Amino acid sequence: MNKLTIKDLDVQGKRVLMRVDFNVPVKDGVVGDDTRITAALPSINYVLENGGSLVLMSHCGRPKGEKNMEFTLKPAADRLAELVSAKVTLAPDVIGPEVKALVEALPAGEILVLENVRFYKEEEGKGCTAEEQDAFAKELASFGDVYVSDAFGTAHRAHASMAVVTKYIDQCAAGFLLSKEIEYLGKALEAPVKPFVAIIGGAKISGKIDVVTNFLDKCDAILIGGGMAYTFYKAQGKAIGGSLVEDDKVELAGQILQQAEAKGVKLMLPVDNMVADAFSADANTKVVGDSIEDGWMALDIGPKTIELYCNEVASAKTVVWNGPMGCFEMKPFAAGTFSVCEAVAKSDSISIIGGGDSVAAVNLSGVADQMSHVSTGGGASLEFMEGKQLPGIVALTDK
Ligand SMILES: Nc1ncnc2c1ncn2[C@@H]1O[C@H](COP(=O)(O)OP(=O)(O)O)[C@@H](O)[C@H]1O
Ligand SMILES: O=C(OP(=O)(O)O)[C@H](O)COP(=O)(O)O
Repeated sequence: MNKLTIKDLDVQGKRVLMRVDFNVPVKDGVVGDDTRITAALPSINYVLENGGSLVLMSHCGRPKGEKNMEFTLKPAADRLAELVSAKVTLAPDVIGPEVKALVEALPAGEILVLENVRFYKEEEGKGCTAEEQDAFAKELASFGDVYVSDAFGTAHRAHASMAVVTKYIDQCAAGFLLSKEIEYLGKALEAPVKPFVAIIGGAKISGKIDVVTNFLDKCDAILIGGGMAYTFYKAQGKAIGGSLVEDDKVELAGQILQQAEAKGVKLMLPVDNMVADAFSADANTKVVGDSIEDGWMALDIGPKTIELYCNEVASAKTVVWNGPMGCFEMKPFAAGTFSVCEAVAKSDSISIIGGGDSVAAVNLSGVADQMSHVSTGGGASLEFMEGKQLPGIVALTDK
């Protein structure tokens, strides 16, 4: 990588403004899976051990520019405090005089975590002018002498704390995690060993459906599961009941199906589904085929699909997996995700898993150590593997 890295910086006596991705699953105010926090520890500890202080920035969830405390970074800051020996303080806000005072009083060896940067619409730059976004980024930049990004999971977002703040700080470097991810993903996808199977699921349809198009030219098979599947069903004219769908992606899904056929790529959709009459672990459930009646929603792939997908994975030599096969957080809808997870672990393939929730699922299933690479980025790793330039990397200082 031709970008400055954290090792190129002299952090002694400096305030390091570091963007991390602490967008972690939280339940009842407690972090469920701390992979993204532990993954940033090498960079965090490096700064502290080398005489710097740290101002950490992250988002959590999608609060859409509102200060909604449902999305506070407190659980992440609390978990970080358990993982480092340094004092960790959570600022009451992202910017403003109170935060500025905390930053200025921050001694070397301590960490200040700013509140969720997405509490401000300027972070994503939606619903504000470019000037307003610049002013927000400039204020963030004033909190650091140097900037480090270790937020690989957010590197595909051209947001203020990722790609605008960098205009106002001279030295902007990649942290250890960001550097490691780029190196691994770059090497693995340079010439993937075939058969190359991609498994795409989850709920972020608009963020991930484009990658399916790109994988048509690279993969031998693409297995679609999770909430992604029903936009494809709709494109095929199938009934989807109350299942997740993004209506403005139905047309694209239809085009992808046609392209897959023309290119001879095996694009597989669930042949059966676990459906529920409510989005709840206590809902009534049943297994149905590929048509979902009104009053029911598909929350997991069904047993026949599990078998088909696991067989496909068993013969793969490279597997890229992003997005769970169902709502694995609820026990009745976890079988698809965990079965596919075990199949990937057992397979004799180079396996790359990405995405906050997918990684949480892999950790829960206890087979994380059998995967070749567990990436902290879902959308980011997909876009990187597509060959796209990630704004959060482009913005860093050239060497
Ligand atoms: N059939 C489904 N309907 C609704 N949500 C689903 C379905 N399958 C999976 N999900 C949800 O998708 C979420 C993860 O999606 P996403 O953010 O795209 O994945 P990742 O974080 O791995 O990138 C999980 O919280 C899971 O509950
Ligand atoms: O969790 C993330 O992405 P992922 O679910 O694709 O891994 C990142 O924190 C980016 O979050 P965003 O997709 O709300 O911009």
